[in-house]
Amino acid sequence: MATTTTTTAPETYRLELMSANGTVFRDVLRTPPRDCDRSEIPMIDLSHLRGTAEQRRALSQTFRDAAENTGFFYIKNHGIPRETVQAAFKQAQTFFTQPVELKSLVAQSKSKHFNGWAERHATRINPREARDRREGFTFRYNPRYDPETKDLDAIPEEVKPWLRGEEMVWDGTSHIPKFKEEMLEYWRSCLTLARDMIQIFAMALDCPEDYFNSVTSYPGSDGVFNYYPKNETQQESEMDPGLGAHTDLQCFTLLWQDNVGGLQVLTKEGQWVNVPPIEDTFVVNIGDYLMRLSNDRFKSTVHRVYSQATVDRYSMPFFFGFNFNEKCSVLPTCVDENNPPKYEPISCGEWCRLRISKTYEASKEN
Ligand SMILES: O=C(O)CCC(=O)C(=O)O
Ligand SMILES: [Fe+2]
Repeated sequence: MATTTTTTAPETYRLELMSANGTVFRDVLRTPPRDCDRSEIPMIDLSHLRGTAEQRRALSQTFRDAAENTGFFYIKNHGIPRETVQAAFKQAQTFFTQPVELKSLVAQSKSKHFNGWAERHATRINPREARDRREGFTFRYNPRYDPETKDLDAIPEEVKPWLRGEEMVWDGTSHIPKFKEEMLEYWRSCLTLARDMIQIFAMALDCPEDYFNSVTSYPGSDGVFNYYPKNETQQESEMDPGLGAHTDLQCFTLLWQDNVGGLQVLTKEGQWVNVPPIEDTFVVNIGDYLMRLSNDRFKSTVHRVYSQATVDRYSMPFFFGFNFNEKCSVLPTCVDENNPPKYEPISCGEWCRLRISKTYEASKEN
């Protein structure tokens, strides 16, 4: 009797990703992305962010649960005025819809530290995937604009070599009315919120709430504006990631997204889930550096942008980290005799440098 053999497609595929330690892998289910549920990506209400000690302690418990689970959560009542967000969003639209000649005034190729405009397909956040379809505009921490006013003559010598802000981003956009003012207003609001939130994260990690204050005085604070031009054809969207699969580098990210959608997160089970926009919220996610400091207790989770939309999409992530010069070890609260530190001390600046150079090397191989 003849036998028939049926071969079934494997249920998972291996996703290759870049980390500061080189390539890492995740097994990913082939099932199509589904919508996330509230147990995976909870909504955390920040009304009590600056409340009583008891309210803040309760809030830190919700941060901990979310950070240990998917590493992604929404925040509402975050205190950043809607007008501040909308003004920055409008400025981003104005910037990106300029002709190439004007955007080129702040081309990233003119920057020492990846500030300014990255054109479509200039980046490849995941060197094993296609180039990113998005355009970006970035400006990094400059103590001159810190809402915690800094004496520029008193910046510690060890901090100076790690400062990444460059005036070229403002010089080359000075023709856009109120651009600098409104973009910096948004950035300052994000920085203030992030500094308040890192205190809640400190409590969530069983540390005193001011534990990270001294290492966030000149912090990694990247204001990034992403523009995903609409898909011209269906095929293009299938081939072409808006932004390839990756993890974020620093401590955590505050992500504002417009109402188009396209952000997807990889769950523990290896399932892509859609993280839809919710008005007046930000999405928060843990980055690799905080995951490392927590001895992997907090999860830096893989995400990407795939948008089938036939309209333009914008997002505004703010990446928050420690002072780039501070060498930090795994937190004492995250180790014990059964769970020794998995990692050597490293600074946030060195950590980011490693990841960027690994990504660069890998994209040369492809
Ligand atoms: O555009 C988005 O929704 C996500 C952006 C992002 O993940 C990033 O810029 O690292
Ligand atoms: Fe990201």
